Amino acid sequence: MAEIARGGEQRGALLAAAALFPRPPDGARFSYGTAGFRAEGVTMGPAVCRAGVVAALRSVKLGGAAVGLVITASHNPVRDNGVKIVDADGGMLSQDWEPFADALANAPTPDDLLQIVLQFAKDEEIKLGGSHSAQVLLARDTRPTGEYLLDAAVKGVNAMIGAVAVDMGILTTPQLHWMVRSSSEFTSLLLCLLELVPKDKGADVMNNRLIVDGANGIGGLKLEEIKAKISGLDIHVRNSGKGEGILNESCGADFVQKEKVVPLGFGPEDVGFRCASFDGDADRLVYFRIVSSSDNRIDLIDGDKILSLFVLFIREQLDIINGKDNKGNEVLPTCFGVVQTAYANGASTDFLKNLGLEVVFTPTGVKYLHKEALKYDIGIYFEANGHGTVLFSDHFVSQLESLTSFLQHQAAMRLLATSRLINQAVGDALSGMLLVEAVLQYKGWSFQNWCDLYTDLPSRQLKVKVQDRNAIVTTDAERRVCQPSGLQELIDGEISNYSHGRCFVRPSGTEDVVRVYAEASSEEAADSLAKRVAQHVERILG
Ligand SMILES: CC(=O)N[C@H]1[C@@H](OP(=O)(O)O)O[C@H](CO)[C@@H](O)[C@@H]1O
Ligand SMILES: [Mg+2]
Repeated sequence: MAEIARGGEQRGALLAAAALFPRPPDGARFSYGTAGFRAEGVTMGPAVCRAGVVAALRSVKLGGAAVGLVITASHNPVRDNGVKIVDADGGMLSQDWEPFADALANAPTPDDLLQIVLQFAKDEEIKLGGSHSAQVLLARDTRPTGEYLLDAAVKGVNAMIGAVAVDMGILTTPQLHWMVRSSSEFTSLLLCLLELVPKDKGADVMNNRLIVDGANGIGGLKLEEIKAKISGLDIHVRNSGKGEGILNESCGADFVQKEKVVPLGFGPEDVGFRCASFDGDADRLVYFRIVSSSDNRIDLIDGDKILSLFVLFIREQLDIINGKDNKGNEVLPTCFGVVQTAYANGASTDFLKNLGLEVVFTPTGVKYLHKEALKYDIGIYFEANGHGTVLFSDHFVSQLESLTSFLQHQAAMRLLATSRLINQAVGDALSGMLLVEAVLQYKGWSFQNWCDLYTDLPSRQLKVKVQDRNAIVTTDAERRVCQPSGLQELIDGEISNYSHGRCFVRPSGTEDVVRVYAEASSEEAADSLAKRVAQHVERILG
């Protein structure tokens, strides 16, 4: 029934769009040439609207991969305008679709248009009215008729139920081609990773729903645009940046990681689901789960646990490549390094060291972490607050490409897809999240499995206002104070009173404060250790 109803809805939408931009009875015949359709700009509405339908249908046919539509008449006079479709690979529309584009642009009545679409969909085995997704990226040049024609194109795209039109603004034509190409690369890489999920795994993943806190910033907006293309995941965006709340206020990765409470925009219906949180500019990522509707506490998965998940996945692939049980020489000796800062939870560092990994510490700030991670074949770094990424050396990538035996090849492909999906320029919440989701599916893991990797030691951070924070000089990746003299001895004295106690102080690089971090075996003990050390700092530096 639902299918038939949707079929009816689809027909209605196509008829309505064609009626909005009817063909003038004596209009010229359009022919889709190398440059698409071109004519005097003010007469182009119907052809552009119908090109929107073609582009959306093309995206449906390609499983939801983004297709482009650019409104331009290139070097022709300013009164002319035109429309050209960019195929999902970033090139020109596949030639075998040109006759369909022609027929649609020249369909005399809405009913003719509907019949042409239905027939073509049947011939191409495209199921209409089903639950498909499609995305069309739109751009125009500086011509005065551009805005009117953009509107016509959007109406055409929207006439395909499930299709999303994304206005990329005024662009050069090659810019749009490039964007379409990179966008499809992004999704095809994710698909490639998901296809490499072993068939006996992944089936028992508790649920496909992922709820994302966009911090009322740009990350939520961008995720809304691409989420339809991420098949296999049911993504819901909260604090999406469409005006429902204030940027980073009581929401976002910083709030979630520091306060460890439910962000604004989430409610009882979200209890138990896997949630992710971005910061305002979407370069930080943390995950969380709401414990119960009567409690605003959350189970947090911070940058350290995201790093640990990635480490396990990468290690597993390296073990497959190197045939762990076989005592012979390693096929691909790999220098795999993990980089953390003093803020990494001690339980994460123990977990990583117990895996036999090399864990290196740098001062706070991604510029230090990134530089260190570059020294390895695979270098991974994360700050607890969710900044981080994975780096692959060029030499290692070229070695991966040469692995051929079936099992090795699959594992090498997973690592190659990872190297291309993750943003190696800088930590990136969007691509990091996609990698997390692919790895969870690969491992067949629920949020709980991930939580259970290790238990975070309770920690407390305090800020102390002092006259000159730079009077504190640190060493050993900020884990020890060398000036003012005597302060480190006082800190050591305090730590010795706590089981699993760890504490350090450092001047913030971004605020006029000294930060105190303490860890211990209980919340109360961590609070008390932090407080006692903060008092020493206050007294000495006041
Ligand atoms: C404890 C903490 O979260 N420190 C943050 C903060 O640096 P501070 O130097 O601690 O102010 O801002 C940095 C830039 O965003 C970030 O990289 C770092 O992790
Ligand atoms: Mg940020």
